[in-house]
Amino acid sequence: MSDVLNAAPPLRMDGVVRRYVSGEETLDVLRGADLTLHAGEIVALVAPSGTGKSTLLHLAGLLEKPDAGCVMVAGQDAGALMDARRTEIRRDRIGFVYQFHHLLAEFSARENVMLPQMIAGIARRAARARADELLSIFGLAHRLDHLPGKLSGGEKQRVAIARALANRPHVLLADEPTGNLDVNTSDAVFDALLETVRAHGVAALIATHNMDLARRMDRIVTLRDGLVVPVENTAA
Ligand SMILES: Nc1ncnc2c1ncn2[C@@H]1O[C@H](COP(=O)(O)OP(=O)(O)OP(=O)(O)O)[C@@H](O)[C@H]1O
Repeated sequence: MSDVLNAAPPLRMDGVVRRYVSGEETLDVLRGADLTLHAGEIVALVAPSGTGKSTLLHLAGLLEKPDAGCVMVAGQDAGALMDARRTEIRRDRIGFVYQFHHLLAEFSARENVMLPQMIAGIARRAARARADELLSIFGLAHRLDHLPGKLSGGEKQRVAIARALANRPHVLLADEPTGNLDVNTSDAVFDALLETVRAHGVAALIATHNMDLARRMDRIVTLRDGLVVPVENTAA
C-alpha cells in the first residue's frame, strides 16, 4: 500500500469546482480545474488578479473543500477523509508560504522553525537541529536567536520558507512568496527558495505575478475561465 502511495503524484486536483455564493450572486471561480504536481516539479501559477489563484492554493492545501471534484495528496483523496486526518496531512505533507511572513513575533527565528516540528511530535533537540540546518541553508546562521522584529523583510521571508520546509513536506504551496519584497531581495529569496526546493525534491506550486521568476520554474500554468491551462515557457 505504501508503495502505491509513494508512486502517486504528491498533488493531484481533478475537476475541482469552487463557487462563492453571496446573497443572490454566485461566482464560479473554479469550474472543473485539473492540476497534477509530479514529485520534485516546480510549477508557476501566473494569472490575473481575482481569477482564483489563492482559491486554488487553499484547495490544494486542504484549507478549503471543493464544491465538486477531488484533491488527492500522495494518492489519498482528501475529500474522503475526516477533518483530523486532513489536518495531519496538511501538517506532515504540505508546506505553505504566504506573501506576508506570519511569523510569531515573540519567538526567535529558530523557534519559529522548530514550532511546526514540535507540533508534529518531533523531539525538541531534533527540531532544533533541523531549524538550524534550514536557517543556515538560507544564510541565516547568524540570526538564529533574533526575534522577527529584528529581521529585515527578506530575512523574515527566508525564515517563513524555512518554516514551511521544516516538516519535510512533499508539496510546497506559495502565494506570492516574494511579492512584498523589493526586486533585489525578491531575487535573492527566490534563488534560495528554488535551490532548496530542488535540493529536497519537493513539488511546488508557486503563485507569482512576476513572469521572470515564473520562467525559472519547470512549467507555467494560468487560470482561464475557471480552468488550469498551460502557458508556453518562452525561456525554456
Ligand atoms: N470567501 C469568499 N467569498 C466570496 N468571494 C470570494 C471569496 N474568496 C474569494 N472570492 C472571490 O473569488 C475570486 C477569486 O479570488 P482569489 O483570491 O482566489 O483570486 P486571486 O487570483 O488569488 O487574486 P489576487 O491575485 O488579487 O490575490 C475573486 O473575485 C474574489 O473576490
